Amino acid sequence: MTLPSGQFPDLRNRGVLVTGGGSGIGAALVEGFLRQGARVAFIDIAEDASRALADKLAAETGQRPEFIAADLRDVGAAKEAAAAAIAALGSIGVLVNNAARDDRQPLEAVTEDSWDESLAVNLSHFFFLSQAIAPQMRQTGGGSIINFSSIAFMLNMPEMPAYSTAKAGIIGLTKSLAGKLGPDNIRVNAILPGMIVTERQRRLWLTEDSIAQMQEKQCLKRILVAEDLVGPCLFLASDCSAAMTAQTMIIDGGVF
Ligand SMILES: NC(=O)c1ccc[n+]([C@@H]2O[C@H](COP(=O)([O-])OP(=O)(O)OC[C@H]3O[C@@H](n4cnc5c(N)ncnc54)[C@H](O)[C@@H]3O)[C@@H](O)[C@H]2O)c1
Repeated sequence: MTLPSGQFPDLRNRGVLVTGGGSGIGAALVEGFLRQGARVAFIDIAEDASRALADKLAAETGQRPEFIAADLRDVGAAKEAAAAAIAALGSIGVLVNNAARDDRQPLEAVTEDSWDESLAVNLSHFFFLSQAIAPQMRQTGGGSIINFSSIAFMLNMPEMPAYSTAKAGIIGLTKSLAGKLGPDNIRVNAILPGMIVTERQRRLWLTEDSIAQMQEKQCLKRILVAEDLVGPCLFLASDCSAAMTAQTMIIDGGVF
């Protein structure tokens, strides 16, 4: 699967910050925005993979995305990374809150610490990065915040209580932020991916059987990949969706 061929001219030179841009869906988003001519920064904890991605994209596109190393579970580090991104890009018009970690954990194994850690990696930084960047968006006339949720919280998945809670919480957060920031022309929407077959998903969780079972539920009978999220994200970032806020967009091949 290749990136979408469509062009969104208003994204040219737009400052775009993607969290978790070092691999998976985030890496496809970094490339997708770069190929629109946007100025892109991304935050990730995985330094080697992220530097390799920045080198590869610089060689391929002639534009180097700005990599900012940070552990987003640390709210102080997340705020510093947001300030570094604003400094690097001049201004941010698009924030994509994407970083997450979909660990499985049986009910009996969840502890107070593991619960808090899961919400820290899957939910809290969505709020604190939005809070850190909204004032600059307000000053520069508006912006678009795109929050990655998941269809997982609607699938009764037994081994993901904290992750599912976080992903459901992102919908509430999206609606609340949209209400607060709408008067400043800052739009906030959520994307709910279905089963996106990345290298990590294959390595950790997916089997040929589980992929086939999900395809059975999908209307579209093909594997969904990271690049499938790029077009919807460009649309939500662009002025093409100028009247759209507080919405959730499901990209799952038609499971729901
Ligand atoms: N892949 C799927 O099937 C799927 C399905 C539904 C929703 N989603 C959502 O889409 C988004 C991207 O998913 P993905 O499959 O590409 O995930 P991924 O695990 O492949 O990538 C996540 C990225 O976030 C980074 N990251 C993790 N913890 C971090 C931390 N503490 N600080 C900074 N960076 C950190 C990782 O290094 C990685 O580069 C996530 O929000 C995920 O919940 C994915």
